[in-house]
Amino acid sequence: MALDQGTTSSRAIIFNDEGEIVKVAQNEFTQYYPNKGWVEHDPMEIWGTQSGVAREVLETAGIRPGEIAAIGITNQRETTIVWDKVTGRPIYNAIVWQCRRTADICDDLKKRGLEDYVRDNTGLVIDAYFSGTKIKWILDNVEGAREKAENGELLFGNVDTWLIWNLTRGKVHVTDYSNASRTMIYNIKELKWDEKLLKELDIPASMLPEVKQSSEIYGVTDPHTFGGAEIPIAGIAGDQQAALFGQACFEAGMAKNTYGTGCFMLMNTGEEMIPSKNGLITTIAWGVNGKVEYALEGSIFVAGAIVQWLRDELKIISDASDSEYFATKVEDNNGVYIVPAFVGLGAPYWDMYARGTVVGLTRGSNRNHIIRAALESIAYQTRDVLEAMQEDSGIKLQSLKVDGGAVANNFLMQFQSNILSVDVDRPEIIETTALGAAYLAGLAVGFWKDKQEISDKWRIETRFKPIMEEEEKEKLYRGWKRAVKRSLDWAKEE
Ligand SMILES: Nc1ncnc2c1ncn2[C@@H]1O[C@H](COP(=O)(O)OP(=O)(O)O)[C@@H](O)[C@H]1O
Ligand SMILES: O=P(O)(O)OC[C@H](O)CO
Repeated sequence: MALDQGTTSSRAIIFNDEGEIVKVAQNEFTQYYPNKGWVEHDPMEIWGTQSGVAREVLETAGIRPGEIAAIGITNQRETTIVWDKVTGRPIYNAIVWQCRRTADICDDLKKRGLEDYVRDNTGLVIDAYFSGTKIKWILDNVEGAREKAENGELLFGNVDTWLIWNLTRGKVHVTDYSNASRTMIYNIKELKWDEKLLKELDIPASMLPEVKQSSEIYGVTDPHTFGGAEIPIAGIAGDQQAALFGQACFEAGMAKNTYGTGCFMLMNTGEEMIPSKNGLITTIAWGVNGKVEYALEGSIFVAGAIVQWLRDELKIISDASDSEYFATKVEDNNGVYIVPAFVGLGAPYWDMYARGTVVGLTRGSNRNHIIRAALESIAYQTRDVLEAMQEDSGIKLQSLKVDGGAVANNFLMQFQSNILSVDVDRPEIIETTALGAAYLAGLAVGFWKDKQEISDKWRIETRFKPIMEEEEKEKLYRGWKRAVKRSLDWAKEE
């Protein structure tokens, strides 16, 4: 059973030994936007929805908890939770990866000349995206928090750690290499929490979880959680790394792109840590069988979320899947571009102060052009990161494996292939994140033998081939680049 705790929903999926989906249960939860550019979740709601769907999926599948071979955890990354060690209660809401409230702490770190140090030791750029500055914000802003933290009374965790703490009723405080590598306080070369950065951010080491491999038994579920069963918790990976695993990208040079709330392209670089010169980040893919492997990553903050925005805020579609219908009712974007920099821009721009823009509107622009421009923005952002990735790795991709909720959109996938000029391969199972977590857990308990067995199970469903004229494609992409320029730095002047 995979527990996939995403940015907008909690999902539990049961897989069989063929790696096929037996049953899914899913529940969306509340997003809080308490201030401009701020995003929070309620950690208790995260736990409530996640444990709820886990119980629901067992019930609807008619499977007893004791029949589950192992649980694999995968999660929205970077999102930061701090809780009281004794009561188990969070002292503040979860500060979500998208939240920009710590931009000024980041500016201060940059002023202190830490950019090179952070890049060389954590693989990251200094940005409000990562957990380190979020922990500092909680300790600085919640009354009494710093004192408690210094007395060893508080614990920090990303969502994986929080779920395991609750699944084991406070017995286990762990994370894995892939999640640790997203905190900006973990040294990915030396594989330990980075003392210098902990000092710079004033974070007591006593709060931090133990960092383990991505595939091993961390503990068992508390008997109260699943009707007396003690199920081994045997896999952890951040959702993007889990998707890389689920897509069987086991060899250096293999890459995938996941289209969920955001969009994240990862390329496996094996045991080699490749530093980026083109605005990507270096991250840990996983630690399996005593070996840590790395990846290059292009992190795009808003992808499927723009479709949710069309639905929930503009209310010009009523379901995410309607976007395909309306986008194909027009021939082209009619010159309209949307840059969905709602929470700044991630790779390769890294501008915490960029904000969303719609440009190129004329009297003839209509709803369909806006919807089309929204979908196209996902594909242009992907081209930005693919180009950076090819430069950094020296590898020219012939095809791109895709997954995540938004790849159900055929228009988006065809347009993606056109704009990249590469084949886009959609597998039979697009829930690759959950599948990767299940594989990691299953490997640890011997449910599957090895990575080869997993690779053999990967099946393509559709290959989208590029069909757009070169000139047309480049013209569209040039328009995108011009639109991006209009969005940069917008919030700085405030
Ligand atoms: N047919 C579709 N076309 C475009 N976007 C879609 C479609 N179906 C789902 N999405 C988008 O995909 C996202 C959900 O994908 P999912 O992989 O579940 O994301 P997450 O794990 O980030 O919560 C949502 O942002 C939704 O708007
Ligand atoms: O919720 P998702 O699937 O968009 O993933 C969020 C990422 O892990 C953020 O880094």
